[in-house]
Amino acid sequence: MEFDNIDTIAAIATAPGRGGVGIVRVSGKKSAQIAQAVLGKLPQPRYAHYGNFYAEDGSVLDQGIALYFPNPNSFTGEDVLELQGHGGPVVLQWLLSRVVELGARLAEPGEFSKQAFMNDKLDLAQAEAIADLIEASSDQAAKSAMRSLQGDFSREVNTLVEELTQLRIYVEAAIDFPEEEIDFLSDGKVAGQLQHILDRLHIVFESAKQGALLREGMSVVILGRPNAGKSSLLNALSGKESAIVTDIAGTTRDIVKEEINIDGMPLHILDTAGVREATDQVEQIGIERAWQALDSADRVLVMLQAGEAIHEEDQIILDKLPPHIPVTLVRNKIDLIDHAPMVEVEADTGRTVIWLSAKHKLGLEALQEHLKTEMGYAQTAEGVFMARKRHLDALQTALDWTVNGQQQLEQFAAGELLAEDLRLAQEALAEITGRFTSDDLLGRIFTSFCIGK
Ligand SMILES: Nc1nc2c(c(=O)[nH]1)N(C=O)[C@@H](CNc1ccc(C(=O)N[C@@H](CCC(=O)O)C(=O)O)cc1)CN2
Ligand SMILES: Nc1nc2c(ncn2[C@@H]2O[C@H](COP(=O)(O)OP(=O)(O)OP(=O)(O)O)[C@@H](O)[C@H]2O)c(=O)[nH]1
Ligand SMILES: [K+]
Repeated sequence: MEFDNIDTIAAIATAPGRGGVGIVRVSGKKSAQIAQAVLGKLPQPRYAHYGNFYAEDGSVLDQGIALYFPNPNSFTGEDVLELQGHGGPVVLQWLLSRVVELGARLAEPGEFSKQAFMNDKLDLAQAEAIADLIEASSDQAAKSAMRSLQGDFSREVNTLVEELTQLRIYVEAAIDFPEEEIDFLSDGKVAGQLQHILDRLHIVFESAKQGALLREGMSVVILGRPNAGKSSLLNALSGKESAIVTDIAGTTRDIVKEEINIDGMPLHILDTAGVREATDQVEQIGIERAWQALDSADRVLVMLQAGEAIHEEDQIILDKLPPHIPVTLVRNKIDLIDHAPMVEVEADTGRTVIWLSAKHKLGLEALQEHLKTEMGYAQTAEGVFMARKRHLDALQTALDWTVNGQQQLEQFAAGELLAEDLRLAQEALAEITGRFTSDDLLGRIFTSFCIGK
């Protein structure tokens, strides 16, 4: 059944700026009458119609191609009109104002996709995959978003929901026949099926974790005392001269950010002001910010000089690191002591030490390889589907309830409690595809989309 939206929505669907062609998209009940007014006729459904786009006074706003998709066979499931005009901001604004004048209202971000979700054209994971496909910054990320958009992730989730449901029905049947319950539960079928579901959940979780990594990436902060070579490392990794490098201690005053990707995994690098007892107020604020940057980082790289003992200032930095943040030590300037690039693990602390030269770009691959490994990035983009933290949380909840259910079965042969755990696992999974969801969640998801999507 069509989800009834009384409004007709409109937006420029193409990117802001100038382009060969620009599209104004309209969705809703007034699409046909708007087409009539703008084109002077209703185009044959799903056929390209070339002609004038008319203003109210009969003057020509643009010449372009129009497409009309009557419901339910459209992207949103509603009547959709596309005006494909010349891709300039002024022309597109004219076309948008024209359809608004004819009764459409401006669409909110993500509203077309939300409408498609409401009309069951897409499930929630697929709608999110559209946004992720648009956001993708690497081949791997785009490919995995495409897989999710085509429904690979949703199919896995739906299969799991189906299997959980079947198992729950089986267990509930056992409960209804108390004299047979114990036999029912102990015949090995339930335990076997539970294990099968758990194995499958683990596989899906791992794949989703890789997908989420492709989306969110890893964030590292480079910390160290002045002149350690932090800015040089940022520049070497990004291949750009983003941060100023000088031999003057205290060059970097504020945080400099760069984003690169390592085999498809986005790496957000933050170069910070060298940490020392600063008397200069600007530098002090910069150092404060350096520490704050750690709050949202996945890892910190502490830069030390190769071939030198740990200075008092280095030790102060190491001591001040918050306990939750993983640390990698970087021994920079190996060229000065004729040392080869190397990776070692400190016997006493278990910390990895990477010996490199930022200036001469030696040992950078080893650092990248290390970061990838620490983040658990597998890089076999094969079969990975795009996922978000929200999906990982849901999968984790489903895993927890299923494990709980397994314990109920093994330790207490408690059929009723097992059935309840299976139901909760199923509900958690259903949040991924949006079969079970709140308006609040929908709002949060779709408003993060771009306008016109
Ligand atoms: N011009 C244009 N290009 C576009 C889009 C668009 O909206 N307009 N899209 C927007 O994101 C994407 C394509 N997505 C689309 C998805 C479904 C339908 C559609 O008409 N679906 C109907 C008919 C299906 C069929 O004939 O097989 C349906 O689902 O019933 C159209 C576009 C990318 N390219
Ligand atoms: N020989 C050698 N010099 C390096 C290397 N890396 C950086 N340097 C030099 O060390 C000096 C300081 O480098 P920066 O990258 O500005 O150091 P920083 O840690 O960002 O310094 P602040 O901004 O002051 O905190 C510059 O003269 C660099 O050229 C290296 O691998 N070998
Ligand atoms: K410097």
